[in-house]
Amino acid sequence: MLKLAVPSKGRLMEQCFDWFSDRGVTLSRSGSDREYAGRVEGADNLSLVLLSAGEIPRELGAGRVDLGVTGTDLVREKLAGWRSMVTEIAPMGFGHADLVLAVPAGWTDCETLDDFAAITRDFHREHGFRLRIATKYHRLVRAWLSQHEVADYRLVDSQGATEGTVANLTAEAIADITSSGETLRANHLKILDEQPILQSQATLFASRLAAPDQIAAFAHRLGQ
Ligand SMILES: Nc1ncnc2c1ncn2[C@@H]1O[C@H](COP(=O)(O)OP(=O)(O)OP(=O)(O)O)[C@@H](O)[C@H]1O
Ligand SMILES: O=P(O)(O)OC[C@H]1O[C@H](OP(=O)(O)OP(=O)(O)O)[C@H](O)[C@@H]1O
Repeated sequence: MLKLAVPSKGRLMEQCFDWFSDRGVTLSRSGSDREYAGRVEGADNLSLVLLSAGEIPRELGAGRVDLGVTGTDLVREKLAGWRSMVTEIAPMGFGHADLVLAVPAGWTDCETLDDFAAITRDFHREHGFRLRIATKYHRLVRAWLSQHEVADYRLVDSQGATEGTVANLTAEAIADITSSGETLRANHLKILDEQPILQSQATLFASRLAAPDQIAAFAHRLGQ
C-alpha cells in the first residue's frame, strides 16, 4: 500500500485533485468539509491523507508518507539535503510562485542586489544594528544572500502577512513568495532587478524511503 499526502485545503488541494483526475485517479475528501480524511478511486494500493502543505516535506523525509504533493519551495526550505530524501516524480503545472527579495518602493537608489548590499552596510553603520529581512524561508534566503556575498543583515521570522512587516516597522525588507505581485504592490514594496531566489511550483514527490518498484509502477500508471 502506498500512502499519498496532498494539501488539505484551498486552491492547491483542488488543483491537485484535478491533476490526478485527469490521469484517471479520483481523489476526494471523505466525510465533512472539516474532516481531513481522503478517499481514492481508480488506483489499487493507494491511500490518501490530507496534510498542511508545509508539513508534507517532513513527512516525506521521515518516510511516513510514500508520495506527497507540495511546493518545491517548501521541500527545499524544510529539508536540508532534500535530494537524498525525496525524488521529483512530476512538476504539476500549478502553484507557480517566485521567492523574491523586496524592499520599500520608495528606495529609489536600490534596484539591484549590489545596491542592496551597499544599503545594508550603510544601515548597520548608521543605526548600530543590522537591516532586518522578514521571511519564513530562512534556509533559502541565507544561502542565496551568502552566494551573492551579502552578509550585513539579520533575518526576522515571519510566518504570514510578511509584506506587512515593513509598514509595521519590524523589518526593512522582506523575502516571500509572489505570483501576481498584488500583495507586494499593495504594501508599497518592489522586487530587486534580479532573478528570483527560487521559482516554485506544485510537484509530486516520492520519499526515498518508499519501495522503489511500487513508486515506479505508480509513476508509470500516471504516465510519468
Ligand atoms: N499566491 C500564491 N500563488 C501561488 N502559489 C502560492 C501562493 N502563495 C503560496 N503559494 C504556494 O503554495 C504552497 C503552500 O503555501 P503555504 O505554506 O502558504 O501554505 P498554506 O496555504 O498557508 O497552508 P498551510 O498553512 O496548511 O501549510 C507553497 O508551495 C507556496 O509556494
Ligand atoms: O503575489 P500575490 O498573488 O499577491 O501572492 C502573494 C501572497 O500569497 C501568499 O500569501 P497567502 O495568501 O498564502 O498568505 P500568507 O500571508 O499566510 O502566506 C504569499 O505569502 C504572499 O503574501
